[in-house]
Amino acid sequence: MTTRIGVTGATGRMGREVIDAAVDHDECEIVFAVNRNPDDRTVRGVDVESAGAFDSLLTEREPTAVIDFTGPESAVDYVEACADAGVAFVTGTTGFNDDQAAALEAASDETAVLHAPNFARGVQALVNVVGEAVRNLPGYDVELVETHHNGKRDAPSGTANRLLEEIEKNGEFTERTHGREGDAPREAGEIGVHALRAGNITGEHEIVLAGNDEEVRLTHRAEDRGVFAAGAVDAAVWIAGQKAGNYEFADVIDE
Ligand SMILES: NC(=O)C1=CN([C@@H]2O[C@H](COP(=O)(O)OP(=O)(O)OC[C@H]3O[C@@H](n4cnc5c(N)ncnc54)[C@H](OP(=O)(O)O)[C@@H]3O)[C@@H](O)[C@H]2O)C=CC1
Ligand SMILES: O=C(O)C1=N[C@H](C(=O)O)C[C@H](O)C1
Repeated sequence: MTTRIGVTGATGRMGREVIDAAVDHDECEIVFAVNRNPDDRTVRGVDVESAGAFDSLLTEREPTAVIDFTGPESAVDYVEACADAGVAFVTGTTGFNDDQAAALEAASDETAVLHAPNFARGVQALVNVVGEAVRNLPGYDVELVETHHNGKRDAPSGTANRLLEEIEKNGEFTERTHGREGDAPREAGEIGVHALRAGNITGEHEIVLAGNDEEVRLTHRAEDRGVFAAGAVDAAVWIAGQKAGNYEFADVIDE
């Protein structure tokens, strides 16, 4: 059964990778690709159309799933259109505020929605183990450092926020301290969060747990955006058969 895929953000860093991964996937067919300001008319032989045509493309081309890597504002517009059309929605977009996250949740009442801040399988493994590390090292200082390319809009990364949720669920922490400056001794129970932006670094996340004259460092490093695109396309193939609801990447890779 071929999964019919619509792509948004088609000429963006991730949009191009998604098209690449979908074109090379033997169970996928790209039925449309859109961008707000398509600077290129084609990506890997796929015509890039205007995002203004998105709603009509949902009915004309009948995708089974849309894959979105754009920005929070656009992702909400796209998911609401997909909910109206009953088309599944897979998004890797990060930086949602509470209202935008609520809009994603509301759309999942009408269609299948899968949001993952990181589609690398290695990051899912890191999410699965970081809580165990925190539980095993009570009282250790915890710091998180994420490093990305100099074009990234949001900070800290969506992945960092997801890892912090797991850390906070599994230890006694009081607050997140984003960077430090001036007279800033470490307070008990704080988690230091640091966002580095440099060059064209694809994405790195490191959690440091330190205490008792020792340290444990858990690190994930993505070498290529294709890692994320492959996970997103796998999620689109998986979600095509799902009923309306809110899903996560763990649902895809745990099967
Ligand atoms: N979940 C994951 O595994 C990953 C998630 N991401 C996330 O994906 C998103 C996109 O990243 P990336 O591809 O590097 O970004 P880019 O800026 O390279 O691409 C975003 C694309 O989406 C379009 N777009 C449409 N609406 C918006 C909007 N409201 N804000 C920004 N762009 C918009 C842009 O087109 P135009 O310029 O024509 O407007 C652009 O082509 C980010 O949120 C990032 O954090 C990135 C990598 C992996
Ligand atoms: O903007 C990026 O590039 C990435 N963003 C995601 C995030 O915010 O966690 C995932 C990945 O780290 C790359």
